[in-house]
Amino acid sequence: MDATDLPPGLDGNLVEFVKGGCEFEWQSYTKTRFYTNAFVINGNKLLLGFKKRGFGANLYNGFGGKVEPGETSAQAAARELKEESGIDAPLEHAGVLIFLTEGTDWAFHIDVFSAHSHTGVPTETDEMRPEWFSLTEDSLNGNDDRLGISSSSDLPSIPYSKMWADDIYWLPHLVEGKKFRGRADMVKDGDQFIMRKFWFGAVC
Ligand SMILES: Nc1ncnc2c1[nH]c(=O)n2[C@H]1C[C@H](O)[C@@H](COP(=O)(O)OP(=O)(O)OP(=O)(O)O)O1
Repeated sequence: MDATDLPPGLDGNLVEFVKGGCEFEWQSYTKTRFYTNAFVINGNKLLLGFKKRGFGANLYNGFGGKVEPGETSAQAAARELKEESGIDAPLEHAGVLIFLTEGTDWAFHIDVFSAHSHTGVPTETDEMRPEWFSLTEDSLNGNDDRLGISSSSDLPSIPYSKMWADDIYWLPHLVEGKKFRGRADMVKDGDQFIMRKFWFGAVC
């Protein structure tokens, strides 16, 4: 895809898989803050954390936070995973998300990581409560959550309706091992954020 067709902040050889909000302009920004987000997969299950406080409270998410000065994003991802869930994992880079909220002039740059094994037992912290979710096809593609039906496995279905609105567009690709890039410009709707304009694609 021609770089001029990509949302500002994304580059490379990318193939679009979904976009929306074409009637809106991309929000401009002058600064970028770097974050991480890590997802641990174990066979047919996915570890998410219920965020108990702070930005994104009451949502399920991967484990992550700010990249501290002097750290690489991979180091920050490993540190945040350990701090928030008590486990270590051989994280690999899976994707990048650019994420903006209305009324700010800075963008979140989130390096997203995944791992297929871990050591240690996921343990609740002040910030996050780790829980395992089913990776059956209907759970992963959001059918279970959309239809409100229970998971066909012993584990609950992925709770997309209690996650950031963009996650459903890229999490299935992460689980399939595809590298992805995306951008979501969010606006506040009551007490939650919804996507006003978004673009997600795969790295060729
Ligand atoms: N839209 C979207 N989808 C998926 N994940 C996220 C978003 N927006 C986000 O902010 N995130 C992720 C990125 C990070 O993993 C967290 C936000 O980090 P947070 O825990 O709020 O960061 P800090 O409060 O700075 O955390 P510490 O560094 O203090 O742990 O959500």
